[in-house]
Amino acid sequence: MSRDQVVEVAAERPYQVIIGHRLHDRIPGLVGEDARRAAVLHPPTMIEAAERIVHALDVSGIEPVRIDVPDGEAAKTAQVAARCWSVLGTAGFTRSDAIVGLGGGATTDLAGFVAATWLRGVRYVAVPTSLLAMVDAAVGGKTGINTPEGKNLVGAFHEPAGVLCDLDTLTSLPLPELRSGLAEVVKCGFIADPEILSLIEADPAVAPDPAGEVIAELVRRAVQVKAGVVSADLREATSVGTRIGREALNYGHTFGHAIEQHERYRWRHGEAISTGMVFVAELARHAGLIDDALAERHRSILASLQLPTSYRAGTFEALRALMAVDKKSRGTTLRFVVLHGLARPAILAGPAPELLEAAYADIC
Ligand SMILES: NC(=O)c1ccc[n+]([C@@H]2O[C@H](COP(=O)([O-])OP(=O)(O)OC[C@H]3O[C@@H](n4cnc5c(N)ncnc54)[C@H](O)[C@@H]3O)[C@@H](O)[C@H]2O)c1
Ligand SMILES: O=C(O)C(=O)C[C@@H](O)[C@H](O)[C@H](O)COP(=O)(O)O
Ligand SMILES: [Zn+2]
Repeated sequence: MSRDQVVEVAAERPYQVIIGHRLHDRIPGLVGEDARRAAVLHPPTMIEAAERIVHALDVSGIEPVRIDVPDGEAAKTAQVAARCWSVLGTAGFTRSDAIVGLGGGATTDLAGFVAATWLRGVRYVAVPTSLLAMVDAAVGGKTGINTPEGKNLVGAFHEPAGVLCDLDTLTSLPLPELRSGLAEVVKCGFIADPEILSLIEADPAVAPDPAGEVIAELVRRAVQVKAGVVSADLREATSVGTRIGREALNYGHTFGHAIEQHERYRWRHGEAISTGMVFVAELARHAGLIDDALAERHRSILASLQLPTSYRAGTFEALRALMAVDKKSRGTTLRFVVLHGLARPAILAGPAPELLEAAYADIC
Protein backbone atom coordinates (compact mmCIF):
# COMPACT_ATOMS: atom_id res chain seq x y z
CA MET A 1 0.00 0.00 0.00
CA SER A 2 1.64 3.23 -1.06
CA ARG A 3 -0.72 5.90 0.33
CA ASP A 4 -2.10 6.26 3.83
CA GLN A 5 -5.65 5.02 4.34
CA VAL A 6 -7.99 6.92 6.63
CA VAL A 7 -10.96 5.39 8.42
CA GLU A 8 -13.31 7.84 10.12
CA VAL A 9 -14.83 6.90 13.46
CA ALA A 10 -18.03 8.86 13.95
CA ALA A 11 -18.67 8.16 17.62
CA GLU A 12 -19.25 10.80 20.32
CA ARG A 13 -16.01 12.60 19.48
CA PRO A 14 -15.15 11.83 15.84
CA TYR A 15 -11.56 10.88 15.10
CA GLN A 16 -9.49 9.20 12.43
CA VAL A 17 -7.63 5.91 12.26
CA ILE A 18 -4.69 6.43 9.92
CA ILE A 19 -3.16 3.30 8.40
CA GLY A 20 0.13 3.82 6.60
CA HIS A 21 3.87 4.20 6.96
CA ARG A 22 6.23 6.46 8.95
CA LEU A 23 3.43 8.10 10.90
CA HIS A 24 5.23 9.07 14.11
CA ASP A 25 5.73 12.68 13.00
CA ARG A 26 1.97 13.15 13.28
CA ILE A 27 1.95 12.52 17.03
CA PRO A 28 2.71 16.08 18.20
CA GLY A 29 -0.18 17.38 16.09
CA LEU A 30 -2.58 14.84 17.60
CA VAL A 31 -1.41 15.56 21.13
CA GLY A 32 -2.99 18.98 20.62
CA GLU A 33 -2.07 22.64 20.59
CA ASP A 34 -2.81 23.15 24.27
CA ALA A 35 -0.61 20.35 25.58
CA ARG A 36 2.55 21.39 27.41
CA ARG A 37 3.38 17.81 28.37
CA ALA A 38 2.75 14.37 26.93
CA ALA A 39 3.41 11.03 28.63
CA VAL A 40 4.46 8.15 26.38
CA LEU A 41 3.50 4.79 27.91
CA HIS A 42 5.28 1.84 26.30
CA PRO A 43 6.54 -1.68 27.06
CA PRO A 44 10.27 -2.55 27.00
CA THR A 45 9.95 -3.93 23.44
CA MET A 46 9.05 -0.46 22.13
CA ILE A 47 11.82 1.60 23.70
CA GLU A 48 13.38 2.70 20.41
CA ALA A 49 10.05 3.81 18.94
CA ALA A 50 9.32 5.57 22.25
CA GLU A 51 12.61 7.48 22.00
CA ARG A 52 11.68 8.63 18.48
CA ILE A 53 8.32 9.90 19.73
CA VAL A 54 9.96 11.59 22.70
CA HIS A 55 12.30 13.37 20.28
CA ALA A 56 9.42 14.43 17.99
CA LEU A 57 7.52 15.84 20.98
CA ASP A 58 10.59 17.62 22.28
CA VAL A 59 11.34 19.43 19.02
CA SER A 60 7.67 20.46 18.86
CA GLY A 61 8.00 22.18 22.23
CA ILE A 62 6.00 19.56 24.17
CA GLU A 63 7.71 18.23 27.29
CA PRO A 64 7.88 14.42 26.92
CA VAL A 65 7.58 12.07 29.90
CA ARG A 66 8.46 8.48 29.03
CA ILE A 67 6.76 5.84 31.21
CA ASP A 68 8.08 2.28 30.95
CA VAL A 69 5.33 -0.25 31.72
CA PRO A 70 5.59 -4.07 32.00
CA ASP A 71 5.21 -6.11 28.85
CA GLY A 72 1.86 -7.57 27.82
CA GLU A 73 -0.93 -8.44 30.22
CA ALA A 74 1.29 -7.68 33.25
CA ALA A 75 0.68 -3.98 32.47
CA LYS A 76 -3.08 -4.26 32.93
CA THR A 77 -3.13 -4.05 36.74
CA ALA A 78 -4.28 -1.52 39.31
CA GLN A 79 -0.70 -1.35 40.61
CA VAL A 80 0.74 -0.33 37.24
CA ALA A 81 -2.06 2.19 36.68
CA ALA A 82 -1.35 3.67 40.13
CA ARG A 83 2.35 4.01 39.29
CA CYS A 84 1.43 5.87 36.08
CA TRP A 85 -0.89 8.23 38.01
CA SER A 86 1.95 8.90 40.41
CA VAL A 87 4.34 9.83 37.57
CA LEU A 88 1.71 12.15 36.05
CA GLY A 89 1.10 13.80 39.42
CA THR A 90 4.80 14.32 40.06
CA ALA A 91 5.29 15.80 36.58
CA GLY A 92 2.32 18.16 37.10
CA PHE A 93 0.06 16.90 34.32
CA THR A 94 -3.00 19.14 33.88
CA ARG A 95 -6.19 18.70 31.89
CA SER A 96 -4.62 20.20 28.78
CA ASP A 97 -1.82 17.61 28.76
CA ALA A 98 -1.98 14.28 26.96
CA ILE A 99 -1.15 10.56 27.08
CA VAL A 100 0.28 8.55 24.20
CA GLY A 101 -0.14 4.74 24.30
CA LEU A 102 2.55 3.01 22.23
CA GLY A 103 2.50 -0.79 22.04
CA GLY A 104 0.26 -3.81 21.75
CA GLY A 105 -3.31 -4.00 22.97
CA ALA A 106 -2.33 -4.53 26.59
CA THR A 107 -0.41 -1.24 26.57
CA THR A 108 -3.10 0.71 24.71
CA ASP A 109 -5.77 -0.66 27.09
CA LEU A 110 -3.70 0.53 30.07
CA ALA A 111 -2.70 3.87 28.53
CA GLY A 112 -6.28 4.63 27.52
CA PHE A 113 -7.42 3.76 31.04
CA VAL A 114 -4.82 6.05 32.60
CA ALA A 115 -5.94 8.83 30.23
CA ALA A 116 -9.60 8.16 31.08
CA THR A 117 -9.01 8.35 34.81
CA TRP A 118 -6.33 11.03 35.24
CA LEU A 119 -8.20 14.22 36.26
CA ARG A 120 -11.35 12.34 35.06
CA GLY A 121 -10.11 12.32 31.50
CA VAL A 122 -7.31 13.83 29.42
CA ARG A 123 -6.50 13.65 25.72
CA TYR A 124 -5.33 10.26 24.51
CA VAL A 125 -3.46 9.29 21.33
CA ALA A 126 -3.17 5.60 20.42
CA VAL A 127 -0.13 4.30 18.56
CA PRO A 128 -0.77 0.55 18.24
CA THR A 129 2.25 -1.55 17.26
CA SER A 130 0.79 -5.07 17.18
CA LEU A 131 -1.63 -6.25 14.51
CA LEU A 132 -4.22 -6.98 17.17
CA ALA A 133 -4.00 -3.49 18.63
CA MET A 134 -4.24 -1.89 15.17
CA VAL A 135 -7.36 -3.77 14.10
CA ASP A 136 -9.10 -3.84 17.44
CA ALA A 137 -7.72 -2.72 20.81
CA ALA A 138 -6.67 0.82 19.92
CA VAL A 139 -9.90 1.67 18.10
CA GLY A 140 -13.24 2.26 19.76
CA GLY A 141 -12.47 3.66 23.19
CA LYS A 142 -12.73 0.54 25.37
CA THR A 143 -9.96 0.91 27.94
CA GLY A 144 -9.27 -1.13 31.03
CA ILE A 145 -7.33 -3.36 33.34
CA ASN A 146 -7.82 -6.84 34.81
CA THR A 147 -8.52 -7.79 38.41
CA PRO A 148 -7.69 -11.14 40.04
CA GLU A 149 -11.35 -12.11 39.46
CA GLY A 150 -11.38 -11.60 35.72
CA LYS A 151 -10.37 -9.98 32.48
CA ASN A 152 -11.06 -6.26 31.80
CA LEU A 153 -13.32 -5.99 34.84
CA VAL A 154 -12.34 -2.35 35.53
CA GLY A 155 -12.33 0.24 32.78
CA ALA A 156 -13.93 3.15 31.02
CA PHE A 157 -15.05 4.21 27.57
CA HIS A 158 -12.59 6.92 26.54
CA GLU A 159 -12.13 7.67 22.87
CA PRO A 160 -8.74 8.52 21.43
CA ALA A 161 -8.07 11.80 19.64
CA GLY A 162 -6.55 9.73 16.87
CA VAL A 163 -5.10 6.30 16.10
CA LEU A 164 -1.88 5.83 14.11
CA CYS A 165 -1.39 2.36 12.63
CA ASP A 166 2.13 2.41 11.24
CA LEU A 167 2.40 -0.82 9.24
CA ASP A 168 6.22 -0.56 9.32
CA THR A 169 6.16 -1.50 13.01
CA LEU A 170 4.67 -4.91 12.15
CA THR A 171 7.98 -6.07 10.66
CA SER A 172 9.43 -6.59 14.16
CA LEU A 173 6.30 -8.31 15.49
CA PRO A 174 6.88 -12.05 16.10
CA LEU A 175 4.87 -14.40 13.86
CA PRO A 176 2.75 -15.86 16.73
CA GLU A 177 1.65 -12.29 17.57
CA LEU A 178 0.73 -11.66 13.93
CA ARG A 179 -1.34 -14.84 13.94
CA SER A 180 -3.00 -13.80 17.20
CA GLY A 181 -4.01 -10.49 15.61
CA LEU A 182 -5.47 -12.34 12.66
CA ALA A 183 -7.97 -14.03 15.01
CA GLU A 184 -9.66 -10.65 15.59
CA VAL A 185 -9.51 -10.00 11.84
CA VAL A 186 -11.29 -13.33 11.21
CA LYS A 187 -13.82 -12.32 13.88
CA CYS A 188 -14.64 -9.21 11.82
CA GLY A 189 -15.06 -11.47 8.79
CA PHE A 190 -17.61 -13.69 10.51
CA ILE A 191 -19.64 -10.94 12.15
CA ALA A 192 -19.68 -8.33 9.36
CA ASP A 193 -17.36 -8.56 6.35
CA PRO A 194 -17.12 -12.04 4.74
CA GLU A 195 -14.73 -10.67 2.09
CA ILE A 196 -12.11 -10.81 4.87
CA LEU A 197 -12.62 -14.58 5.06
CA SER A 198 -12.29 -14.95 1.29
CA LEU A 199 -9.07 -12.92 1.24
CA ILE A 200 -7.51 -15.16 3.90
CA GLU A 201 -8.84 -18.42 2.44
CA ALA A 202 -7.36 -17.53 -0.95
CA ASP A 203 -3.84 -17.90 0.52
CA PRO A 204 -3.62 -18.26 4.31
CA ALA A 205 0.19 -18.32 4.19
CA VAL A 206 0.49 -14.74 2.94
CA ALA A 207 -2.02 -13.21 5.38
CA PRO A 208 0.51 -12.78 8.22
CA ASP A 209 3.25 -11.33 5.98
CA PRO A 210 3.84 -7.89 7.52
CA ALA A 211 5.22 -6.50 4.27
CA GLY A 212 2.44 -7.89 2.08
CA GLU A 213 -0.46 -6.19 0.35
CA VAL A 214 -2.97 -8.58 1.91
CA ILE A 215 -2.28 -7.57 5.49
CA ALA A 216 -2.78 -3.90 4.63
CA GLU A 217 -6.16 -4.71 3.11
CA LEU A 218 -7.10 -6.89 6.09
CA VAL A 219 -6.18 -4.11 8.53
CA ARG A 220 -8.26 -1.59 6.59
CA ARG A 221 -11.28 -3.87 6.40
CA ALA A 222 -11.13 -4.90 10.07
CA VAL A 223 -10.73 -1.29 11.22
CA GLN A 224 -13.68 -0.36 9.00
CA VAL A 225 -15.82 -3.05 10.68
CA LYS A 226 -14.82 -1.89 14.15
CA ALA A 227 -15.31 1.80 13.28
CA GLY A 228 -18.79 1.10 11.91
CA VAL A 229 -19.87 -0.83 14.98
CA VAL A 230 -18.53 1.60 17.60
CA SER A 231 -19.84 4.62 15.68
CA ALA A 232 -23.34 3.17 16.04
CA ASP A 233 -23.05 1.92 19.64
CA LEU A 234 -19.99 3.28 21.47
CA ARG A 235 -21.13 2.29 24.96
CA GLU A 236 -22.37 -1.21 24.11
CA ALA A 237 -25.88 -0.12 24.98
CA THR A 238 -27.82 -1.50 22.01
CA SER A 239 -29.09 -4.94 22.79
CA VAL A 240 -32.78 -5.67 22.69
CA GLY A 241 -33.77 -9.33 22.58
CA THR A 242 -31.46 -10.87 20.01
CA ARG A 243 -30.76 -7.47 18.35
CA ILE A 244 -27.20 -6.48 18.88
CA GLY A 245 -24.81 -3.50 18.61
CA ARG A 246 -21.24 -3.32 19.93
CA GLU A 247 -21.63 -6.66 21.70
CA ALA A 248 -21.07 -8.25 18.26
CA LEU A 249 -17.35 -7.43 18.67
CA ASN A 250 -17.36 -9.82 21.62
CA TYR A 251 -17.83 -12.81 19.29
CA GLY A 252 -15.79 -15.70 20.75
CA HIS A 253 -14.86 -13.67 23.82
CA THR A 254 -17.13 -15.21 26.49
CA PHE A 255 -15.34 -18.54 26.26
CA GLY A 256 -12.06 -16.92 25.09
CA HIS A 257 -11.68 -14.62 28.09
CA ALA A 258 -12.37 -17.60 30.39
CA ILE A 259 -9.53 -19.53 28.71
CA GLU A 260 -7.17 -16.56 29.06
CA GLN A 261 -7.80 -16.34 32.77
CA HIS A 262 -7.80 -20.11 33.26
CA GLU A 263 -4.39 -20.20 31.54
CA ARG A 264 -3.18 -17.25 33.67
CA TYR A 265 -2.66 -15.23 30.48
CA ARG A 266 -0.12 -17.66 29.03
CA TRP A 267 -2.34 -17.92 25.94
CA ARG A 268 -2.33 -14.87 23.70
CA HIS A 269 -5.65 -13.02 23.50
CA GLY A 270 -6.18 -13.90 19.83
CA GLU A 271 -5.38 -17.56 20.47
CA ALA A 272 -8.02 -17.77 23.20
CA ILE A 273 -10.54 -15.92 21.03
CA SER A 274 -9.81 -18.37 18.19
CA THR A 275 -10.90 -21.33 20.32
CA GLY A 276 -13.72 -19.19 21.71
CA MET A 277 -15.10 -18.63 18.20
CA VAL A 278 -15.02 -22.36 17.42
CA PHE A 279 -16.81 -23.05 20.72
CA VAL A 280 -19.55 -20.52 20.03
CA ALA A 281 -19.93 -21.71 16.42
CA GLU A 282 -20.53 -25.23 17.75
CA LEU A 283 -22.96 -23.80 20.30
CA ALA A 284 -24.90 -22.06 17.50
CA ARG A 285 -24.84 -25.25 15.42
CA HIS A 286 -26.26 -27.31 18.31
CA ALA A 287 -28.90 -24.61 18.85
CA GLY A 288 -29.93 -24.95 15.19
CA LEU A 289 -28.84 -21.40 14.33
CA ILE A 290 -26.10 -22.19 11.78
CA ASP A 291 -25.40 -25.15 9.54
CA ASP A 292 -22.50 -27.61 9.69
CA ALA A 293 -20.65 -25.86 6.85
CA LEU A 294 -20.50 -22.49 8.61
CA ALA A 295 -19.33 -24.11 11.86
CA GLU A 296 -16.67 -26.04 9.94
CA ARG A 297 -15.55 -22.84 8.19
CA HIS A 298 -14.55 -21.46 11.60
CA ARG A 299 -12.31 -24.45 12.28
CA SER A 300 -10.76 -24.52 8.84
CA ILE A 301 -9.88 -20.85 8.49
CA LEU A 302 -8.48 -20.56 12.02
CA ALA A 303 -6.50 -23.81 11.65
CA SER A 304 -5.14 -22.57 8.31
CA LEU A 305 -3.67 -19.62 10.24
CA GLN A 306 -2.21 -22.06 12.79
CA LEU A 307 -4.47 -20.74 15.51
CA PRO A 308 -5.86 -23.07 18.19
CA THR A 309 -9.33 -24.53 17.71
CA SER A 310 -9.55 -26.84 20.73
CA TYR A 311 -9.09 -26.91 24.50
CA ARG A 312 -8.34 -29.38 27.26
CA ALA A 313 -11.09 -31.72 28.44
CA GLY A 314 -12.17 -31.70 32.08
CA THR A 315 -12.17 -27.93 32.58
CA PHE A 316 -15.77 -27.04 31.76
CA GLU A 317 -16.93 -26.31 35.33
CA ALA A 318 -14.00 -23.96 35.91
CA LEU A 319 -14.61 -22.18 32.60
CA ARG A 320 -18.35 -21.96 33.29
CA ALA A 321 -17.59 -20.18 36.60
CA LEU A 322 -15.21 -17.77 34.86
CA MET A 323 -17.77 -17.03 32.14
CA ALA A 324 -20.26 -15.96 34.82
CA VAL A 325 -18.37 -12.66 35.35
CA ASP A 326 -18.40 -11.82 31.64
CA LYS A 327 -19.79 -8.32 31.14
CA LYS A 328 -22.56 -9.61 28.90
CA SER A 329 -24.00 -11.74 31.74
CA ARG A 330 -27.22 -10.50 33.33
CA GLY A 331 -27.82 -11.90 36.80
CA THR A 332 -27.12 -15.62 36.53
CA THR A 333 -27.86 -15.72 32.78
CA LEU A 334 -24.93 -16.26 30.44
CA ARG A 335 -25.28 -14.40 27.13
CA PHE A 336 -23.25 -15.41 24.06
CA VAL A 337 -22.72 -13.62 20.79
CA VAL A 338 -23.66 -16.19 18.14
CA LEU A 339 -24.32 -16.10 14.42
CA HIS A 340 -27.73 -16.62 12.87
CA GLY A 341 -25.85 -16.99 9.59
CA LEU A 342 -22.76 -15.45 8.04
CA ALA A 343 -22.43 -11.78 9.10
CA ARG A 344 -25.65 -12.02 11.14
CA PRO A 345 -24.56 -11.68 14.80
CA ALA A 346 -27.15 -12.00 17.55
CA ILE A 347 -27.40 -12.81 21.25
CA LEU A 348 -28.13 -16.29 22.59
CA ALA A 349 -29.20 -15.84 26.21
CA GLY A 350 -29.21 -18.67 28.74
CA PRO A 351 -28.48 -21.66 26.50
CA ALA A 352 -29.39 -25.00 28.07
CA PRO A 353 -26.52 -26.71 29.94
CA GLU A 354 -26.70 -29.65 27.49
CA LEU A 355 -25.98 -27.29 24.57
CA LEU A 356 -22.98 -25.79 26.37
CA GLU A 357 -21.66 -29.24 27.22
CA ALA A 358 -22.14 -30.47 23.65
CA ALA A 359 -20.24 -27.47 22.26
CA TYR A 360 -17.48 -28.02 24.82
CA ALA A 361 -17.25 -31.72 23.89
CA ASP A 362 -16.84 -30.68 20.24
CA ILE A 363 -13.76 -28.58 20.99
CA CYS A 364 -12.05 -31.03 23.34
N1 LIG B 1 -9.87 -2.34 24.09
C1 LIG B 1 -10.27 -3.17 23.14
O1 LIG B 1 -11.23 -2.92 22.42
C2 LIG B 1 -9.50 -4.44 22.94
C3 LIG B 1 -9.71 -5.18 21.78
C4 LIG B 1 -8.98 -6.34 21.58
C5 LIG B 1 -8.03 -6.73 22.52
N2 LIG B 1 -7.84 -5.97 23.62
C6 LIG B 1 -6.79 -6.33 24.58
O2 LIG B 1 -5.53 -6.28 23.90
C7 LIG B 1 -4.62 -7.17 24.56
C8 LIG B 1 -3.94 -8.03 23.53
O3 LIG B 1 -3.21 -7.20 22.66
P1 LIG B 1 -1.90 -7.74 21.92
O4 LIG B 1 -2.19 -9.02 21.26
O5 LIG B 1 -1.36 -6.63 21.13
O6 LIG B 1 -0.96 -8.12 23.14
P2 LIG B 1 0.25 -7.37 23.86
O7 LIG B 1 -0.01 -5.94 24.08
O8 LIG B 1 0.59 -8.22 25.03
O9 LIG B 1 1.42 -7.47 22.76
C9 LIG B 1 1.89 -8.74 22.41
C10 LIG B 1 3.42 -8.79 22.45
O10 LIG B 1 3.93 -8.14 21.28
C11 LIG B 1 4.92 -7.19 21.64
N3 LIG B 1 4.91 -6.19 20.60
C12 LIG B 1 3.92 -5.30 20.30
N4 LIG B 1 4.25 -4.61 19.21
C13 LIG B 1 5.44 -5.07 18.79
C14 LIG B 1 6.27 -4.77 17.67
N5 LIG B 1 5.91 -3.90 16.75
N6 LIG B 1 7.45 -5.44 17.56
C15 LIG B 1 7.81 -6.37 18.47
N7 LIG B 1 7.06 -6.71 19.54
C16 LIG B 1 5.88 -6.06 19.68
C17 LIG B 1 4.51 -6.75 23.01
O11 LIG B 1 5.60 -6.14 23.68
C18 LIG B 1 4.05 -8.07 23.62
O12 LIG B 1 5.16 -8.79 24.07
C19 LIG B 1 -5.42 -7.98 25.54
O13 LIG B 1 -5.22 -7.46 26.82
C20 LIG B 1 -6.85 -7.75 25.10
O14 LIG B 1 -7.76 -7.87 26.15
C21 LIG B 1 -8.54 -4.85 23.83
O1 LIG C 1 -14.41 -3.37 21.26
C1 LIG C 1 -15.19 -4.21 21.71
O2 LIG C 1 -16.33 -3.93 22.09
C2 LIG C 1 -14.77 -5.62 21.85
O3 LIG C 1 -15.47 -6.43 22.43
C3 LIG C 1 -13.47 -5.99 21.21
C4 LIG C 1 -12.81 -7.20 21.83
O4 LIG C 1 -12.00 -7.77 20.79
C5 LIG C 1 -11.87 -6.86 22.97
O5 LIG C 1 -11.14 -8.00 23.34
C6 LIG C 1 -12.47 -6.18 24.18
O6 LIG C 1 -11.46 -5.77 25.05
C7 LIG C 1 -13.38 -7.09 24.97
O7 LIG C 1 -14.10 -6.30 25.81
P1 LIG C 1 -14.86 -6.78 27.13
O8 LIG C 1 -15.88 -5.74 27.33
O9 LIG C 1 -15.40 -8.15 26.86
O10 LIG C 1 -13.86 -6.81 28.21
ZN1 LIG D 1 -10.66 -9.23 21.61
